[in-house]
Amino acid sequence: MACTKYLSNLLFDLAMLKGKRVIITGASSGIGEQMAYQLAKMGSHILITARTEEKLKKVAEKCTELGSASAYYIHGSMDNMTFAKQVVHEAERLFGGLDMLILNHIGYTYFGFFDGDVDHIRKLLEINFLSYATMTVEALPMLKASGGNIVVVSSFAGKVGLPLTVPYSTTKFALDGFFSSLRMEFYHQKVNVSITLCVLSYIDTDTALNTVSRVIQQPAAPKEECAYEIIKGGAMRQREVYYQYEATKIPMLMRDWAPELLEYLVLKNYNVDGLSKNKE
Ligand SMILES: NC(=O)C1=CN([C@@H]2O[C@H](COP(=O)(O)OP(=O)(O)OC[C@H]3O[C@@H](n4cnc5c(N)ncnc54)[C@H](OP(=O)(O)O)[C@@H]3O)[C@@H](O)[C@H]2O)C=CC1
Ligand SMILES: C[C@H](CCC(=O)NCC(=O)O)[C@H]1CC[C@H]2[C@@H]3C(=O)C[C@@H]4C[C@H](O)CC[C@]4(C)[C@H]3CC[C@]12C
Repeated sequence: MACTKYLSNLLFDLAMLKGKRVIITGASSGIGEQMAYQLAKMGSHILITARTEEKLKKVAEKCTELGSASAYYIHGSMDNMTFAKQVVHEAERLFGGLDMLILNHIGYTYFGFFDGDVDHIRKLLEINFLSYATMTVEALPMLKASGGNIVVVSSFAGKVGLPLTVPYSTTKFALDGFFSSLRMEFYHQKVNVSITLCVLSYIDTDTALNTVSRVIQQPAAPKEECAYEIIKGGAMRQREVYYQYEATKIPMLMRDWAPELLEYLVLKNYNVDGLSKNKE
C-alpha cells in the first residue's frame, strides 16, 4: 500500500483531469467543496450537487474563476432516488458523457451514544448508501464508455467500529460491502471502470470540528490536502485511498491481529464528558 502511494505520487499528472467530466456530490461545503476547487484548477468539467442552492452557486462561480472547463450545479436531497438519478441525467445532458463520479455527500446524524432509533438508521442508509448505489447504476453506461472512475468517500468509521457514530458507521460499512464486491465483479466481467474507496481519518471541515472537537483529542487533518489525495487516488485507479495514512492504514493493520489493542487505543481518543457540552 505504501508502495502504491509512492508510485501514484510519481506518476500522477494534474493534466490527467484536464477536460474530464466529473460529478461531485456534497460539494457545497467541506471536502466536496475543496475537491471542486482542485478539479477546477486542473481544468475539468464539473457538475456539483447538494441541497443548498445559494452555496452551490458560489462554489460553481469560484470554480469558473479557478479555471474549470465548465461548472454547473443542481440542488436537491439525496433521500430522493429520483433526484439521485436526475443528477446523472443532467451530466449526460450537459457533457454528453461522464469520466468520474465522486460520491461524497452524507446526511445529518447525531454524534452520541446509540439512542435506539432504527428508523434514523434506515433514513441515513437511503442518503449515505442507497443514493450512492442508485447513482452508480445510473452512471455505469457512461462510465463504461469512457473507462471512467467511481470514487467513494468513506471513513475509518466504515472499516472499524467506533463509539458515538453507530448509524453513520453502519452506512459507511455498507459502502465497503457494496463497492468492494462490485469491484470484484468488474474484474471478472472485464468492466474497465475503477472503484476507489477512500478511508478518511478526522478532517478539519466545519461540520466535523463543530461536531466532535470537544470529544476527540487528536488533531484534524487539512481538508485541502485530503481533497487532493482523493482525486489523485481516483485518477490513478487505486482500489483504496487511506488519508491520513498513519491515522487509518496503520490502525487497520491492527484490526484483525490485535483488535483489543486497537479498541483500547481508539477509546483513549474519546473524552465522553465533552458530549454533554456538545448539547449545550
Ligand atoms: N470531516 C471528517 O472528519 C470526515 C469526513 N468523512 C467523509 O467525507 C465526506 C464529506 O464530509 P465533510 O466534508 O466533513 O462534510 P460536510 O458536512 O462539510 O459536507 C456534507 C455535504 O453533503 C451535503 N448534504 C447534506 N445532506 C444532504 C442530503 N440530504 N442530500 C444531498 N446532500 C446533502 C451538504 O450540503 P447541503 O447541506 O447543502 O445539502 C454538504 O455539501 C463524507 O462522506 C464523510 O463521511 C470521512 C471521515 C472523516
Ligand atoms: C477521530 C476518529 C478516528 C479516531 C481513531 O480512533 N483513530 C485510530 C487511532 O488513533 O488509533 C474519526 C474517524 C472518522 C471520523 C468521523 C467521520 O467519519 C466523519 C463524521 C461525519 C461528520 O462530518 C462529523 C464528524 C464525524 C463523526 C467524524 C468524527 C471523527 C472520526 C470519528
